[in-house]
Amino acid sequence: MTTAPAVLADGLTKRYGARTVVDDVSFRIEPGETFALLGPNGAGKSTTVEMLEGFRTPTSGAASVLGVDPRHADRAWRSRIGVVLQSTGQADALTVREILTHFARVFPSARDVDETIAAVGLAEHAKRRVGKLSGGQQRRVDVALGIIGRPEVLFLDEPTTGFDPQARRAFWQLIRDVAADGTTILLTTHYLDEAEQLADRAGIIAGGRLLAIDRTDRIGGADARTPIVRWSDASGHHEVRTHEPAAVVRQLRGEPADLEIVRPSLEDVYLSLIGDDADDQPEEAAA
Ligand SMILES: Nc1ncnc2c1ncn2[C@@H]1O[C@H](COP(=O)(O)OP(=O)(O)OP(=O)(O)O)[C@@H](O)[C@H]1O
Repeated sequence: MTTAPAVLADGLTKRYGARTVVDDVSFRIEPGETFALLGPNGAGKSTTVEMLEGFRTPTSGAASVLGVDPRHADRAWRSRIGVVLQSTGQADALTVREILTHFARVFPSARDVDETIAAVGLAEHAKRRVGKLSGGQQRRVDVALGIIGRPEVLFLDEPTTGFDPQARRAFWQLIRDVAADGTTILLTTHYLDEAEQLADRAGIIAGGRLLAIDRTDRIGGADARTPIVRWSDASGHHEVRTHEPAAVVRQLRGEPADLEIVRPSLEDVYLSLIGDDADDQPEEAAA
């Protein structure tokens, strides 16, 4: 027996005029899973996520989150969902604690406000006005607002943009803790290491189409992560893909220049999958 998915995208399509920006995208996210949606700028990630959040209406296809069509979502459903949008305008005049206290009242089983402030690393700034915080600190307020209601499904759209490396690592730990509580998470990110650290599975989207979907350590197919041995000698540069890199190295004569063994990362696999889509956006170029 299969359980009902926490999030279901079934042939989701969004057109603006003649342009299809999300094209027949289907995936399911199981309860408790962390899923990353990856893709270049303009790929259709935010549009997909916003259709699942109920903020945009699909041209065709269906969405379901916690068994509910987000277009018909009510307040009870909203209280079970956490959203960190790509950009948010907060009430700049309120302090960090005030804004979180305000939102905590809306949710039936909200987290403790001060614990949440500490979890996003803003304890020292709890009494500061949000408008006086740095961009990265304001982003942490967005994340705090996303988790304050103890959501069952958390949507994170590029949550760590503007974070310094230390803040990003602290955020990863926070998200691991949120995931360990059983929260289902849909994350979009341009940081492939972030996806690798946090996500169980990922989908790669480009030009509105889902190109690949799998576990983050398997995406791109069985051979995508096969180690590569590279070296140079008098006859030129060599590259061999092999599951036995040590055996290849042992057969080399002398001490070849530039010898390296590389296990392709998620970023390498991503770049080879999206190929020319990364900088090829004909519709925009034509506009
Ligand atoms: N309201 C709109 N009207 C027309 N086109 C739109 C509208 N909203 C988004 N688009 C277009 O849809 C495409 C997908 O945008 P989307 O924001 O979903 O991409 P993304 O993958 O989230 O990109 P990024 O990584 O830059 O945030 C873009 O080409 C964008 O210009």
